[in-house]
Amino acid sequence: MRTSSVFAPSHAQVLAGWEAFRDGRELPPGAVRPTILRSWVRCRKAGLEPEQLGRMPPILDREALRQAREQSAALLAIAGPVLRDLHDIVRGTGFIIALTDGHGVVLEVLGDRQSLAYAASIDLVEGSDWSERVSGTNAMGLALIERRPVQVVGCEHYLRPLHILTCSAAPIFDAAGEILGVLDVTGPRDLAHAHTLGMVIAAARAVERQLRLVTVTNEVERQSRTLDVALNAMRDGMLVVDQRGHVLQLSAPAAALLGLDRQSAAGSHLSELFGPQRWVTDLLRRGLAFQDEEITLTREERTLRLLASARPIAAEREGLQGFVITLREAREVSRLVQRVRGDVARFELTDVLGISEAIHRVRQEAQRAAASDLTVLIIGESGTGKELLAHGIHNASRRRGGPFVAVNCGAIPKSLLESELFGYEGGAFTGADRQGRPGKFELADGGTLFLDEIGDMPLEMQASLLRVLQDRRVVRVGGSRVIPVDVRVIAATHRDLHREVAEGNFRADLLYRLDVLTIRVPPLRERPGDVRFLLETLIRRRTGGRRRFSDEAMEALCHYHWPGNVRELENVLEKCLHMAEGDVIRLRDLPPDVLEAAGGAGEGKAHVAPISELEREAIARACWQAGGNLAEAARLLGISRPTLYRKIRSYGIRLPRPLRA
Ligand SMILES: Nc1ncnc2c1ncn2[C@@H]1O[C@H](COP(=O)(O)OP(=O)(O)OP(=O)(O)O)[C@@H](O)[C@H]1O
Repeated sequence: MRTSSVFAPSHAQVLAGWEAFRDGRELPPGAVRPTILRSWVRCRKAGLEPEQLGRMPPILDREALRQAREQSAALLAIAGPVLRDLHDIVRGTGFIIALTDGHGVVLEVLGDRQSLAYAASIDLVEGSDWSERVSGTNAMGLALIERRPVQVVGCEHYLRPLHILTCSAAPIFDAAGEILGVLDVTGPRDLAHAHTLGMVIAAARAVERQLRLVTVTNEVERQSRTLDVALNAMRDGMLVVDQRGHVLQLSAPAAALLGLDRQSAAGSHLSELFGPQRWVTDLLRRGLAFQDEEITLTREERTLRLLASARPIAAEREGLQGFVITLREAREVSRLVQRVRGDVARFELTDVLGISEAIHRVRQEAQRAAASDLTVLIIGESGTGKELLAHGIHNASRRRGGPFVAVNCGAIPKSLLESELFGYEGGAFTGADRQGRPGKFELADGGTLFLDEIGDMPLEMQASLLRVLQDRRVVRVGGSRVIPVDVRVIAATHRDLHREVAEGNFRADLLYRLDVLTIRVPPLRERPGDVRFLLETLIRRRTGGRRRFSDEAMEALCHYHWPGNVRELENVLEKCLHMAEGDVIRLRDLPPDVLEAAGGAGEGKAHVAPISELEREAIARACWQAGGNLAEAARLLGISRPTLYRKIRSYGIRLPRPLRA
């Protein structure tokens, strides 16, 4: 390290030089070190007076000093012990230890009582400014300018009152090369010694080393905190274990998944956390990495199904260090699969349209069913809205956040239905996935399984289904593992299951299991008022109110018997929209079969409804059309408001919104 040479010129020589400089005379050759001379020139330029007797440097007030110390808090904290060590070394010699900030403001002074009093006499006190600009040539100020350790002895000081001193100072740099402060040892001139500077340099370097260590430690801690936050923000849990399987780190989600306390789990062995598992042995003995291995654990009487993956951690030089294990709940994965596949319930109970008393009752029963977790059986002809209702029940139930999985038991070949419902283990049959696959029951875990066309389920499958409904556990085809499932079943059929039982096509015990909460959705022909309402509502939604049915067309559609129910009604509406040229759909735009059947109705084949039913429907429709505004509904019906009120009460009609006068 480059330092200024010490004691080169003698005291007398320097004094002669100082006086010549003060008087503006030529300096005797070699009288003053060039560094010092350059400093004197700067001091003169700054307007400092060498003979200035009572030096009065600005001293920071208490608050300003507090702020300066606060800004250098890290430096002070680290330099503190070093300053005290230095003080121990110079104790009793009359020397003072000082630390300045990067601007030359003294932050701390250490010395015994006598030397502190002496320091105070030359204003070497906390808060005083020892920059060259203020205090003239001195070691602290010069070290800041020269950016290196400096010793200034006696008359080398620019201000005469400081000629009695010898100062040795070394700057303290941070990792980026910025000067954080200066460490200084000042004492009586007669005691000047080159070793003092060496000691100051060593102390300054010790502070720098410590500062760097703290910076690195802080950075490592910051990174580790960031990593921890990132790991904890992930849904998957993560475990880091050493080569022998002892837990080094456990993320918060992993602890939550496994029901463990993060602190106490650290250091435990994998086999303590997971019990005896083949993958643990394979991983630790043979280093076998794996992906999405299914693990079943029992925690406080709760069965957990997890998907685990493991990867080795290998460092270039040190070789295998351990393993990272990620964990995710199998149910979470199913949920993702459902979302991607679109197996979600899209409809609400409010999507079940209709103003008839019968459909009101259906909605009410569905609402009640949604409040419970019981198995529901929905019966009704094809196209009456059984699946729509199942969606609505799921979405109105506490399971709405879970999956809604639908299986059409009538549409899947007999041979595949079992594996479709219960899944299969790897290699269970030819063509099966090597890894095996979960069935619909597992996929619906935490949600609802909709078994459509349950009446078409083969008899031999019915026994297995009954078992699952009773035990709430499945065993995959070709496997022996018992997998618990938390599934609410909604079954639907267009068949009369009691008759199927009587004919030996359906197991009576299964029917009793299913027939807990039964909802019958009536066909459209039993609720003719809904036909008009559905047509009007659907065409309005479909065309934004631009198109409508002519009175005759509507009349004909209302007389049609709708064997295909609402599904057919939707199809007919589409056909009409396609056929009609203008905004009004006329009789001639109706599909021929509808027209024919409806025409026949005019010849006495139509469903004849009692007057009271027609009146009830007219009132209900008017109320819906008026959006619950009864004055408007009364106007549409051509009756007075009190009469309307009375009829609403007597027919028990439910209004779309709270009553508005
Ligand atoms: N009350 C209703 N309000 C509005 N749309 C309905 C209503 N009922 C049924 N739909 C519609 O009719 C179509 C058939 O409904 P869904 O599939 O639910 O009937 P389903 O009884 O399950 O039929 P299937 O027995 O043939 O499976 C769907 O597009 C559905 O949205």
